[in-house]
Amino acid sequence: MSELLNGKTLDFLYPVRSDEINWFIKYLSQKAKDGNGFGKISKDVHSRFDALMERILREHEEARKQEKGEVKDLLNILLDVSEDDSMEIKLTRGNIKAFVQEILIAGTDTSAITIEWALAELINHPNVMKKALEEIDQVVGKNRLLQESDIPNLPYLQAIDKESLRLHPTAPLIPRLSTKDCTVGGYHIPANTTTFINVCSVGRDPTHWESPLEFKPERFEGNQLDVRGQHFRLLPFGSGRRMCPGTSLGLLMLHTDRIENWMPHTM
Ligand code: HEM
Repeated sequence: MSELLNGKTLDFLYPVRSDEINWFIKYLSQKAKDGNGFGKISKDVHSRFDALMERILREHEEARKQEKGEVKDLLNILLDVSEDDSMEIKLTRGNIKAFVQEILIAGTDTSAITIEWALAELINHPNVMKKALEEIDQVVGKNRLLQESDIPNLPYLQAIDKESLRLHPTAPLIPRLSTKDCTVGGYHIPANTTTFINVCSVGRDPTHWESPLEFKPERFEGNQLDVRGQHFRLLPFGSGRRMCPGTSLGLLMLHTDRIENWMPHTM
């Protein structure tokens, strides 16, 4: 993950991104002209992703042969697992590609969109912005950037993130498949039924939240209300065994990739 997504690699790959986007736009408009359906388009995109992953995997395998003792990234760890014969479940090459794709899809837009929502709310609520900057100035000071180790001392910043996630969960509907007949809230749900938990509407439910449509981070002050799947009126990362495994990373990115690091100290 670090090798795929660090700043140096991103800069290095800019021409590739630019070519890919241009290719994709031309490709989509051509397919639309030809009257091709989504199935064909998604197959083509899949085979391009597969070729890219194959290239990255081969580069890793080559580097592993030369045993360069560098820090292990996600792919190296996955390759270790796939080559370990003592593992109960063997990871195939296809599994590795699917895993990387899932992490990329699940881990990037979710965090970016949450940050955008939080910033939009801050811009529209100057008092909240002011209070957040005061807290940061007090804890971090004006001579350095906010670091992850500051987060425990920034409860208001954490409250802002919780409030953004309450109002704007990036996965508003969470699916679950019933393995057997059951009853939930008085409704009979037969086995093998897909149901959706409407996280967005739970987070805005007036029976659980006072003035639910207002952006008020103060509602999280002085209580333990959390986003980690234990309080069922606030489930932006889901809950239970399929809860988001990237919750901690997601929260770290939300807290640090933020106003303090984007704005001059002029407010
Ligand atoms: C603000 C950031 C994020 C939000 C709001 C978010 C939200 C979610 C939600 C709601 C789910 C479904 C949970 C459920 O079904 O109970 C999920 C699943 C998942 N998330 Fe996140 N996520 C975020 C960041 C990340 C990051 C940074 C990663 C990894 C780098 C990640 C990886 C995943 C994966 C792999 C799944 C699928 C888990 C499974 O099906 O077992 N997420 N996420």
